[in-house]
Amino acid sequence: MDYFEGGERLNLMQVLDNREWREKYQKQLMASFPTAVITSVKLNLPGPIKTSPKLQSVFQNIINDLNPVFKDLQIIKEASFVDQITGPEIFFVTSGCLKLVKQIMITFEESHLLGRLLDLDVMCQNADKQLSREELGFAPRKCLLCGKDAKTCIKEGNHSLAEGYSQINKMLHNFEKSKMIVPQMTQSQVVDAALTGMLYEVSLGPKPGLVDPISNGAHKDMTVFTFIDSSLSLQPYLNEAYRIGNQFKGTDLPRMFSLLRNAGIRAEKDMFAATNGVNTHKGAVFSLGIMVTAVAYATQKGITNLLTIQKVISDMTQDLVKNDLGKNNLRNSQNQQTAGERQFIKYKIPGVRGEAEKGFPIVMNLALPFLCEQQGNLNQRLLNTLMKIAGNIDDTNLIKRAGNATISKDMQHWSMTFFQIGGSYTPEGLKFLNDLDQMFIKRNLSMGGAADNLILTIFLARLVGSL
Ligand SMILES: CC(C)(COP(=O)(O)OP(=O)(O)OC[C@H]1O[C@@H](n2cnc3c(N)ncnc32)[C@H](O)[C@@H]1O)[C@@H](O)C(=O)NCCC(=O)NCCS
Ligand SMILES: Nc1ncnc2c1ncn2[C@@H]1O[C@H](COP(=O)(O)OP(=O)(O)OP(=O)(O)O)[C@@H](O)[C@H]1O
Repeated sequence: MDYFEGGERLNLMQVLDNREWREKYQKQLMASFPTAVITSVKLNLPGPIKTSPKLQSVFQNIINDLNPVFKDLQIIKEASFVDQITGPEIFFVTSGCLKLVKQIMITFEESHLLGRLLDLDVMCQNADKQLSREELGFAPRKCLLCGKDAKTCIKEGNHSLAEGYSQINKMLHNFEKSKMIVPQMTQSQVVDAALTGMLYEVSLGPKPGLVDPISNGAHKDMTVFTFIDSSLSLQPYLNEAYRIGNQFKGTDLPRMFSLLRNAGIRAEKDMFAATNGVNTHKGAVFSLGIMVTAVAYATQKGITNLLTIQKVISDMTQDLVKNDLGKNNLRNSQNQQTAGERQFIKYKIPGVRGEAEKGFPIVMNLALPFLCEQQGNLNQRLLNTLMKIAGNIDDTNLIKRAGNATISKDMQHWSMTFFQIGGSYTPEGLKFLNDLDQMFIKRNLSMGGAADNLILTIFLARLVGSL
């Protein structure tokens, strides 16, 4: 998800006009409240885009975190919030001395996940000059990308705007994940959430190429009942995955993953036994098992958030692509290789292993926030989320069936078209999905990877209370 999406590019005149307006407004506040301290807060973003719908909501969340730091100061005037094309700004008028308030602000800036994206100015009528960070004993601001002195990096033009935007998007995703709280839950609550993911996914329709209650899609060997049998056969494994995470002590998380993997290999056998040898949830055994174990481990000590759970997942699966797919580790005979292994050799696509190593960013950064924003009934919300995922991943399942990685570009186009005609809310959008299903059946295509990502998204949405 790009937080700058929908933002308007500013020209120099607009920036200069805003600066003039701010100076004038700050002077008015100081003249009206000569003994007060004025604190102005705005986003400090590089480049021509200073606001967007998503940036405005992030700014509001930051201010919610900032408000408590004023609790020991007297609020002399209700904070004034302005929202302009040059970005959201807020002005606090409080008691206190300039130095104290400046120290409080810099401490907030240094400690908050997004402190570096804020421009916090503190001033008062009687002060003859602004106090600098260095005068207050704080180190100069560091560059967001390389940690060197920010002023030096800007002067030397060490980084491109694209690099800056990418780093800022990463920081904003991490901030929003830190706000997605996962309460401590019982084992059966977590396992039920996982089963809900599998059962909701297969019940959703119409899904292009995939199995749902109306159409078996491009799968001649499976029906919705096969998936129900498969899901129920995996309940013992999901309980074991929870126990592995809940009982694991220490920080050797690759060891915790290897315990899970052994359980997962056994679970695959249970799945194949329940489905007469048909692969229904091989991907989910891997991905959902990792998530259940990570949630159980992260919440051992109490409430946590999606950012800490994502870190556990990445720590569990570090070097997984190298260990599983590296040239010396691949299975020997060609015909023994799986789709994922063949595609890694041919296209260097890391598939689900690569996603796991990164902590499932498609689920955490894109699909879950997208699902939370969706309106309408559950089927509509989940269909839109499935198509959003499908347009943003390299699905090794789809690529295997298409026989060519260029299918990912086609899938991006189909996903964009779906949303352009109203997505799941319009008859045209639903007709588009049914037509796509027919075309997928004809071409034997299926987007199993998107479906697996949806299962994970539903699981997490249940845990954070969004579903
Ligand atoms: C890593 C796994 C999924 C094997 O992958 P493999 O190379 O066999 O298959 P492949 O990569 O083609 O896809 C596996 C599954 O991932 C899903 N998938 C494909 N692309 C993606 C993606 N971009 N994001 C998420 N899921 C995806 C597909 O639906 C598919 O079902 C796992 O089954 C495994 O590790 N198997 C070895 C035995 C084992 O350890 N099993 C227990 C795992 S806990
Ligand atoms: N509703 C669904 N319908 C079909 N596949 C799904 C569904 N939900 C998830 N999947 C994923 O897609 C995979 C099934 O796709 P596919 O049949 O292509 O896999 P495969 O068994 O590896 O391939 P093949 O059938 O050629 O052996 C499952 O392993 C699962 O991860």
